[in-house]
Amino acid sequence: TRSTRPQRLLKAVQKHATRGDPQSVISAIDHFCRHSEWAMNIGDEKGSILDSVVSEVNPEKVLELGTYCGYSTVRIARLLPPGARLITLEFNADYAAIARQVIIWAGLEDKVQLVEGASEDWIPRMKEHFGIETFDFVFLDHWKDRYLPDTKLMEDCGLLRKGTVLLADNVICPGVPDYLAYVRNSLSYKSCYFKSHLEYTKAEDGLEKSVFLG
Ligand SMILES: O=C(NCCCCc1cc2ccncc2s1)c1cc(-c2ccc(F)cc2)cc(O)c1O
Ligand SMILES: [Mg+2]
Repeated sequence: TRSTRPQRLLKAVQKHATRGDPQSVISAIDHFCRHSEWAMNIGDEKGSILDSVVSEVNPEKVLELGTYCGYSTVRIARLLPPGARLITLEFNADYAAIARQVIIWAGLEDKVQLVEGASEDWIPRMKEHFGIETFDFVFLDHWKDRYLPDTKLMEDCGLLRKGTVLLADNVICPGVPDYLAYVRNSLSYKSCYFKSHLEYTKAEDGLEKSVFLG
C-alpha cells in the first residue's frame, strides 16, 4: 500500500541527512517540506525563534506536547546542555514510530524520552513516573483545543515553577484563542507574541512565549 507522508519524510532524512548531525536532519526535513510535501513541522522561520528562546532559557527539564515527526524535538534537544532531558508526548503511534527514527538519526536519543499517549493522561503522572519536580521549558504543539486545559492541568499538578517558560506554536493558524486570552490576561503569566509565518507558507502565524510567575 502507499506510504504515508511521515514515512516519506523519514526516507528523505535517511537519504539526505548525515547520521549524528542534527542540523543536517533539520535541513533535510525543511527541504522535503518546501520542495516535496508540506508537513506540519514548526519549520525553519518559527524554528529559529524556538532556538533563540531555548538558548535563552537553557533548560534542564523540557516537556514537548506534540512530537509529530520529531523536527522540533531535534531542534530543541540539539541545544540542550549535557544531562538535560526532553520528554515529548505523541498521541499518534504512527507519528511516534517515525519520530523515534528521526531522533535516532540525529543522534539525540540519549537526551529524549518519547512517550506515546494523551497529554491529559500523562501530565498527572509526570512526577511519579518520570521523577520530574517541575519543568523549565514547555513547548505546546499538540491539539489546539488542549493548550488551555493542559496548561491549567500542569499548574494544578505543580509542574510549573516561578520562571517556567511556555512556548506555544500556531497561536494564529490554526489558532488557539482561548489559550491566548488566558495567558495574556492572567496575573500568573508574563506573555509576549513573536509574529512569524505558518511553516513553509506566507500565511501569518506566530509563537506566544509565556513566563509563569507562580
Ligand atoms: O494540528 C496541528 N498539530 C497537532 C497535531 C496533533 C497531534 C497530537 C499530539 C498529542 C500529544 C499528546 N496528547 C495529544 C496529542 S494530539 C498543527 C496543524 C497545522 C496546520 C495549519 C494549517 C493547515 F491548513 C493545516 C494544519 C500546523 C501546525 O503547526 C500544527 O501543529
Ligand atoms: Mg505546530
